[in-house]
This record gives sequence, C-alpha cells and structure tokens, in this order.
Amino acid sequence: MLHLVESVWGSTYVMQTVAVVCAIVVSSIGYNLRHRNYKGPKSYPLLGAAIGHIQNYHRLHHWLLTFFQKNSTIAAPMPINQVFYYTVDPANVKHILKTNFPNYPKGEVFQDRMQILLGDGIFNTDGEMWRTQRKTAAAEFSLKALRDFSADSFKEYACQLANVTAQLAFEGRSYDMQDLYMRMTLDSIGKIGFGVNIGSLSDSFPLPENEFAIAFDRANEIVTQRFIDPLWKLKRFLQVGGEADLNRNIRIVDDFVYGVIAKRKLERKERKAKPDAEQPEKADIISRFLDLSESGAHANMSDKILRDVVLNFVIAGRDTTAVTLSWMTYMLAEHPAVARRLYEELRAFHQRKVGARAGTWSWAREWEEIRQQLGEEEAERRKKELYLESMQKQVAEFTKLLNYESLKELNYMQAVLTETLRLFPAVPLDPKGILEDDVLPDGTFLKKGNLISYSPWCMARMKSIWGSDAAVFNPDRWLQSGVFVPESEYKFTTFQAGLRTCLGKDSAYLQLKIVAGTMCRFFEFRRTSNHYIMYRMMATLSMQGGLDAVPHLRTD
Ligand code: HEM
Repeated sequence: MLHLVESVWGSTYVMQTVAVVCAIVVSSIGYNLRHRNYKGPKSYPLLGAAIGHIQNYHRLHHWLLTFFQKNSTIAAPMPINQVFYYTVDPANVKHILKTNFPNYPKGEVFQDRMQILLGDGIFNTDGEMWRTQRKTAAAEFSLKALRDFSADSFKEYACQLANVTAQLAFEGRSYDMQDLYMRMTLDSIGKIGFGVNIGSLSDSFPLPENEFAIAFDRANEIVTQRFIDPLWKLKRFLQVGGEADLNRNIRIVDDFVYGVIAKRKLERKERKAKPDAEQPEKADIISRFLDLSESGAHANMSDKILRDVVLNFVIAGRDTTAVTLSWMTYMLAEHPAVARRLYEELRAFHQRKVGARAGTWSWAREWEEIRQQLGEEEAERRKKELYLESMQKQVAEFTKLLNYESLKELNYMQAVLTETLRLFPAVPLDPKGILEDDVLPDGTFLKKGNLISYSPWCMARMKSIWGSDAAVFNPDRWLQSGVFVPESEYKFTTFQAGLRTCLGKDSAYLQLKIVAGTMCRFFEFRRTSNHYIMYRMMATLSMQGGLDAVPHLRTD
C-alpha cells in the first residue's frame, strides 16, 4: 500500500516537474519569438530587461545612450507583459508629439505611478480635463498682471540670492550652489504660486531647513523609482520601503498646500466682508484660480483640485529652473573662457545702460575710495558691512535694468543657457502611453498599452543630430554672426514640443536670464574639486551631491 502511494505520488511529482519545465521552455520560445526583432538591452523570459534597468538605474541615461549608438529606437521588454520603447529619432518625436498626438497620452502607466503626487493636475491628465486646464493656464500665462508679478518676484529673489552669494565671496567660502538655486526658486514659486514668502533663502547662515522642500524632493524621487520597480504596488500595499516613506512625505506637502489654500480663502472672505478697507488683490496663481472659480469662468474648484493645480506648477517651475542654473554654473566653472565672455557681454550691457562709471563698478575701486575717506583702521573695522551694503545696492540697480525687452540684447547669455538646456535637459526622459498599435516613421512597430519615451538627454549627445561635437558644451553652436538662432523643437526637445509643449518656456527663460545675468555680472565660480558631477535619478535632472563651488567677486 505504502509502495503504491509512493509510486503514485512519485509519478505525479515527476509529471508536475515535466509540466513546469515544458511550460518554461514553451514560454521561453514564445518570448524569444515575440521579441526576436527587438533592439536594445538584453532581456530574459518573465523578467525582460528589468535586471538591466535595475542594475543601471543610477546611470540610466548613460546606459540608454550606449544602445542608441547602434539604433535610434530601442525596445526593452519588462515584466507583466510590458514593453518600454525608447527613441532619439526627431522624426519619431514629431510623430508622437504632433502628427499622431491623440495616440500618445500620458496614459495609465504614468498616471498610476504619479497620481499620489501630481493628482489631476495638468502634468497628469489627458483628454478634456487636460484641455480645460491647458486653456486656463495658457490664458493666465499671457496675462500682463501675472507676467509683471512674476518678473518682480524673479528680481526680488535674484537679489536675495546675489546677496547671500556676496557673503560667501567675502568669506571665500564654498557652498552647494544647487542648494542655493533650489531655495531661490522655491521662494519665488512660493510667491508666484501661493502668494507666500517661504523664506528658505534667508540672508544669514546657516540657512533654515525647509520641511516642505525636503518632503517634496523625497516624494518626487520615490514616485520616479516606481517606473522600474515591478513590485511597487505590493510595497505600497504592505507599506514597506520607500512606499511607506512616500505617504509621510505627501502628508507634509499636503498640509502645507491645504494650509495656504485655507489662508487665501479666509483673506478673500475678510476682503468681501470689508469691501472699503485697503486690501490689495493678490496676483498669485491660487488667488487667480479662486477668482476664476468664483466668477463662474471655471467650474467650482474643490480644494483637492486647487492643490493639484498649484503643486503641478511648483513641479513645473521650481526644480526645472534651479537644476538648469546649477548645470550652467558647473559648465561655466569648467569653461572659464565661456564664463569670461559672458561676463564681458553683461558688463558691456551694464555700461550701455547706465554709463561707463556705474557700469564698470568694482568693489576694489570703491574700497580704495572708502579707505581714503574713512582712514585705514575705521574702513577695515567696517569692511564687511560696507561691502555687503555696496553689493546690495549694485545688485538691486543692475536687476532693475533687466526686463523682457532689454534681455533680448544678451545673445551670448541666451546661447549659454540654451546650450546648458540642450546638454542637461531638466526633464531628461519623457514617457508617453500608447493607446493603439502604431508604426513610427522609422518603421518601429509599437504595441498598444505600453510606454514610449523620447530622451532629450541622449538626443543632445547624438552626433547624427548635433554633429561631431554633440557632447561638447559649445554655446557658439547657437549663434550666427553673434545673433542667437533657435533650432527645430523636435531636435531641441528640452521644452517638449507639439501640442503639449511647455507653457512656461518664456517665464523660465525670463527667470534664468535674470538670475544668470545677475550672478555672472558680479561673480565667477570655482569648484572645490574636479570630480565628474552625476545626476540624481528623478523626474528632473538634479545633481547627485550638489555643486560645491566658491564664488569670487569679479574685480575688473
Ligand atoms: C528650464 C525650465 C523648464 C523646462 C526645461 C521645462 C520643460 C517642460 C517639459 C519637458 C514639459 C513636458 C512635460 C510632460 O511630458 O508633460 C513641460 C510642460 C509644462 N511646463 Fe515646463 N519647463 C520649464 C519651466 C517651466 C515653468 C517655469 C513653468 C511655469 C511655472 C512651466 C510650466 C509647464 C506646464 C504648465 C507644462 C504642462 C503642459 C501640458 O501638459 O500641456 N514650465 N515643461
């Protein structure tokens, strides 16, 4: 009897094993047949190319670039029957962003992962919901009131940044410039988006910790990791790892935003209760959307929708500009001849606007005069105070000269910034969903339900697109006879292109020019070590470990 049981169990076991082996062999053959035409990273049955993605996640853009050297469109099968397609072909990019735009929405894969942070904001919606928000936002961006308010805020915080930098220059101290730029853009978007002074860029060291900024960065990083982690839903369910941390960070972000919304609503109520009292209208984005909501121009907006709208603007307007300024500072420190030429353009501009003496102001000369007036001892005792006062005055006067019109004169600065944006696109990889099967202009077949991403970071380094010096920082590529000449938006894809092109491009350039102009008019930056700076993997291309540099006051 025992014998019989053993042999039945034994044969069942053998049969089960044979069945499993057969299933694996059949699925492997099927898998290999289905993916035999795929060009891209090595992939395995069930796991696809997930292993390569995970191993190379910290250097994803470099890794993808190695495949693009052979093929301009690649496919990476992933677990759960998914395929990630990547392309650097401008004709494909045009097809995705314009010609067949309706077929490439953000899509479920993206929305699912980003919902917790972006909610139903413009970055995370499709169809009618996106169209309505885009229409409203585009109208808001073209309003003079918002443009003027933004320009004033950019100048205010550029001055604060330059004054903090002046202290560092005086003391010969190094500081993480990326941290300073992030603080400056957080404060300016806080003012423009919420009408509040967040105060992360105070004028004395140590600078204050900002809970909102830390939580916001961490949440951004965790949701980006979801794209390559097939277990993220399980981790979310079990509340382990980054997923547990995510909720805590989102709570901090939400508390801040809902707090501001409640405050704005209260202020409006008080204003209505006392219509005669002197209370200026607010021009910030929350107030504008509350206006639209109350006037009936926009469907009544819940606090949740308002939160989503404004947080999407923070994502759009804060990190993008700060990381661009950081990479620009890095490039200028690496290319002193470019930094010098930019400074000379700014000094000549200053001189043209206010006359030779003021335009060529230098602290060294002023210091000589102070010493003669006050005497050696007294001057030395008050040196720091007088220096900071003088810098504050000079910086404030210089920023007054910067506006949409006058900035057009600065072609070289436009070229330096655009070259930075080309090589270090703030959004380095842009994924889209695929609604229906499609064929790209280069003949690649795309299966519906998957993701296709174009990579501005890799496109910038393709010799086939930018010539043999594609990977070199060369602002001159943007100039013809000294005048800036733009490129096709499907080749220079940093601001996306087509129907969902960046709505804040003009505003971003305005802030970049005001800040870069002010900083480079007065300072040059030297790094404290010459190690290669790597990016940190998140939706925006920030620097891993920041950018330690010592600012030096320009003295000629
Ligand atoms: C260096 C600065 C910037 C860069 C490189 C940049 C780049 C981009 C990119 C690549 C997209 C498309 C993202 C996607 O796939 O949906 C985008 C969209 C957008 N950007 Fe910008 N951006 C910058 C600054 C700004 C600023 C300052 C604002 C406004 C405060 C802004 C507002 C928007 C909005 C509202 C969208 C959504 C457009 C839509 O989905 O219809 N951007 N931007």
